[in-house]
Amino acid sequence: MIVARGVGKRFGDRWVFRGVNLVVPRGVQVAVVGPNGSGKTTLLKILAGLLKPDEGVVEVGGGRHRPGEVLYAHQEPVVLRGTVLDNLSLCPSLDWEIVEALGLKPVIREKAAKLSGGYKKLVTIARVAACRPAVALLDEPTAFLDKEKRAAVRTVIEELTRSGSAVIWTTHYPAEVDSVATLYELIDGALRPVSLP
Ligand SMILES: Nc1ncnc2c1ncn2[C@@H]1O[C@H](COP(=O)(O)OP(=O)(O)OP(=O)(O)O)[C@@H](O)[C@H]1O
Repeated sequence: MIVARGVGKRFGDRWVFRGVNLVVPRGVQVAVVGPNGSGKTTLLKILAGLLKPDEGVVEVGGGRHRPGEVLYAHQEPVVLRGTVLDNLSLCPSLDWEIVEALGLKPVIREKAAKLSGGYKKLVTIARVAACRPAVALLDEPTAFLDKEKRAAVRTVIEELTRSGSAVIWTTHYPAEVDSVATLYELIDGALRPVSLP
């Protein structure tokens, strides 16, 4: 479970958002939409513990972050040195079903730096999803990907949620979000729930 209470962030004297409240128990999926620059990445980084909020608090499992409990996948494809397998070796126990579902098995021995942008993005997601963390934060996980890979990523998000992770992900496309997710919009400095059509 991850909880944000009254979270706000400003850069200089400009608040990006204020008063963000969010409760995401394990086994629940939240999707956040919002225009460019509305603060989606900033919010995920605060939830991940990578940025400090200027007001409010984030709690994980009722306390502070424990290492590996909350994992964050960057919006930009980011790979580490070595092979795809090397990139995944930080997981205490690697879930091969997730690696396979993301289509990474055929390239597992290849140098990650030499992959296409889309495959690098899949590695970025796999580094989080294949570890099956208590809380998975995925920043625009369907960006950079073709239709088939976007569907694979959504299947993985559903599988992670079903198996008990709390999953929060961002997208620019509400149509991508299916009915099992709770949808929020981050806009004009506030996070608001949105009803799915
Ligand atoms: N390190 C920083 N210093 C100053 N301003 C920043 C910093 N990081 C983000 N911002 C500003 O905060 C606002 C929110 O940025 P953020 O990247 O969180 O938005 P976003 O909703 O993820 O955007 P996009 O959909 O384009 O990815 C923007 O106005 C951005 O310029």
